[in-house]
Amino acid sequence: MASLQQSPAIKGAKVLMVGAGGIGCELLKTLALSGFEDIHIIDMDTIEVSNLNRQFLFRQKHVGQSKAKVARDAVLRFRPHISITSHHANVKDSSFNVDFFKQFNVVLNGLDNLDARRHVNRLCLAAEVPLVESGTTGFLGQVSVHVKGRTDCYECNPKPSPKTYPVCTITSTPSKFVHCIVWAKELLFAKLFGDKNQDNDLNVRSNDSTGSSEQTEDVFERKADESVEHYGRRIYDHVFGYNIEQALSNEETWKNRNKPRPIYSSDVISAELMQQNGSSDKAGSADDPLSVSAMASLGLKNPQDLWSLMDNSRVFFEALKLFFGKREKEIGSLGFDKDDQLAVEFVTAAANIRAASFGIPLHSLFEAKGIAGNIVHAVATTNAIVAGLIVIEAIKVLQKDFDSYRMSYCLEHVTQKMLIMPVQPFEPNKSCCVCSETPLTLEINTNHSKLRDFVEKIVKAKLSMTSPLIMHGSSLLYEVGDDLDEAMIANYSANLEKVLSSLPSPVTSGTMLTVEDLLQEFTCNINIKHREEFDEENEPDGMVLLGWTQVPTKPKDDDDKPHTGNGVSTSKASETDPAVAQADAGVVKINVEAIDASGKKRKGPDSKDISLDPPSNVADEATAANHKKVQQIDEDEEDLVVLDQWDIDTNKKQKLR
Ligand SMILES: Nc1ncnc2c1ncn2[C@@H]1O[C@H](COP(=O)(O)OP(=O)(O)OP(=O)(O)O)[C@@H](O)[C@H]1O
Ligand SMILES: [Zn+2]
Repeated sequence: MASLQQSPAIKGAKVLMVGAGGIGCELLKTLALSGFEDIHIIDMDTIEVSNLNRQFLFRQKHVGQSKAKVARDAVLRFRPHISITSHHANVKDSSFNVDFFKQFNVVLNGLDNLDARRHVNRLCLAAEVPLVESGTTGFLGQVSVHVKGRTDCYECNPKPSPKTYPVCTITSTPSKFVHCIVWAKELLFAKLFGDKNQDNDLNVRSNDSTGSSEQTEDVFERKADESVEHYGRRIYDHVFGYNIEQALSNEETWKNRNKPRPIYSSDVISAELMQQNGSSDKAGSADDPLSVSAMASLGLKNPQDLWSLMDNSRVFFEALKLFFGKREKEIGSLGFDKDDQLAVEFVTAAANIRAASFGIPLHSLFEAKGIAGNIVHAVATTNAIVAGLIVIEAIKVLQKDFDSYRMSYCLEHVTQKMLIMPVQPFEPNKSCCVCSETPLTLEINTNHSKLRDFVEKIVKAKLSMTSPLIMHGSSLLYEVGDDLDEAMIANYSANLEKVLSSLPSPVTSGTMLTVEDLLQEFTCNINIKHREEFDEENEPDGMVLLGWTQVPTKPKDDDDKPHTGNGVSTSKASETDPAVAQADAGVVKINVEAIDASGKKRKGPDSKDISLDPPSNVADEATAANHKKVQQIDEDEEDLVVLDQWDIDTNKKQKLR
């Protein structure tokens, strides 16, 4: 270590660290102890109590303060002579432009989301600064090196997108608790407390009331003089009773499945008990909405307890009452948040009642929260190992030791006695639209889709552009920026609402659009190909971007099996997270058996004979890197240590250029 610390390549290096969370804290400490003397840190967050168990540079007294600044101060206490500059800011801010990036010798990411990772990747490419990328989830971790022209860029290989379930599994045939959670969170919770105009696949009509006009009424509309108790009972009976009866009437569906049982509130909870349900003064104050709790109101203490159907029903009614009583102002704009106690309680209760109906085992609030919030608990040791690997790669980059660059996976496989597996970096993907100039193709109905759909679903959601500019030849169709005058803003807003073929410069089959992000210095050409129809279930965006490095949607073989898709959509309910976790984590699924089968044993960090193909998915994002996301590994895949598909059949060796 002593000799390393003296190395001019290290002493003289100027490094940028992005993210001062779980990996970042370990990384900053390791950089400082390894002899780095000029470090910049960017992090946009402030410290939360939940960070303290693993982000060891932070203490209770720092809660609420900038992570970047506190991390800096903590390390300067034991390395006072070095220079650490903190930036409490979003790395996507325009001040962190290409010129800013150019001052660094290497950039090190300790991020937790795909969007920011892509952004940094593009700036590193534009500034020609090497990037060391990382991610962890639980015991799994990954570090990769990206050097323009020598290795792949961060976006050369597909990233897994959040898992989605077919809508029919969520709305009609759940078979796992996670299906009930997705239903409770994305359909019921969203319908009751979220934006009323959002698409929702819940059946909100009832035809068992009086006249035909009732059939068109939305059951979820609360009548002017209706008490919350009455409203709650109506909703309960509709979603757990009536809708289940409706589903049962379709005999075909249940031929090979266990039939669900309708549950009505009067069967579970008496009118008398309903009256006594909860004591609102114990529920917490409306001044602190996130602390309001139905459990407190009902005297339920242990979040690890398994509630009975009656308890779940009591929590359901009490939570509904508290939302309308203490948090009424938020209704209409609420989204599920794992840190919102009342939301977690409501979703747990609703998911459990639905699970009871379908004969699925019930879960405690603690477990339900983990599933709903995609929580895989962070392992501090994994973060420390990954931070060490980042520094090792950074040093090789600074010493221009190209042949030694390694992409490393941190694995947990006791029987194989493997902890860290290095593989050679991958070559640049010649058809990567980020680091090569290969155009993409977009299949889209140019007579139906509006420019707004293109901007939201492609430019922002897929290409992760922050400040896009869209051109057709020399005609500017859309642009974002602070320096636009009113006429331009009005013009672009009008364009957004036009279908592509009706734009001032019509976009039709054969058109080549140029999409550019000035901040990222990233330009992409997109060939437009008109297509009349799209499959609602498999192509929910109503458009398909070809050539984009995203994991393709797996064929649907079983309603019960989660499969990857192209993201959340109105026709697919996204799994609340299992997949995101992996994505956020930036970790890859590895088939350890496959390594042995090919006779390639790991010899150590210098081993050059491990030659697996690039994982088709260096996961990342969703990322929540350091602590979180539920990872679902099928029981029959116990031997796989993975985070995503890695095509082990194609065992070609990837070489550095
Ligand atoms: N666009 C961004 N700009 C700057 N910092 C970012 C950006 N996106 C993410 N980060 C930072 O990356 C860090 C990732 O750390 P980590 O995964 O440990 O997350 P966390 O928020 O600290 O923990 P958790 O989500 O588990 O509570 C966070 O501190 C976060 O603020
Ligand atoms: Zn690339």
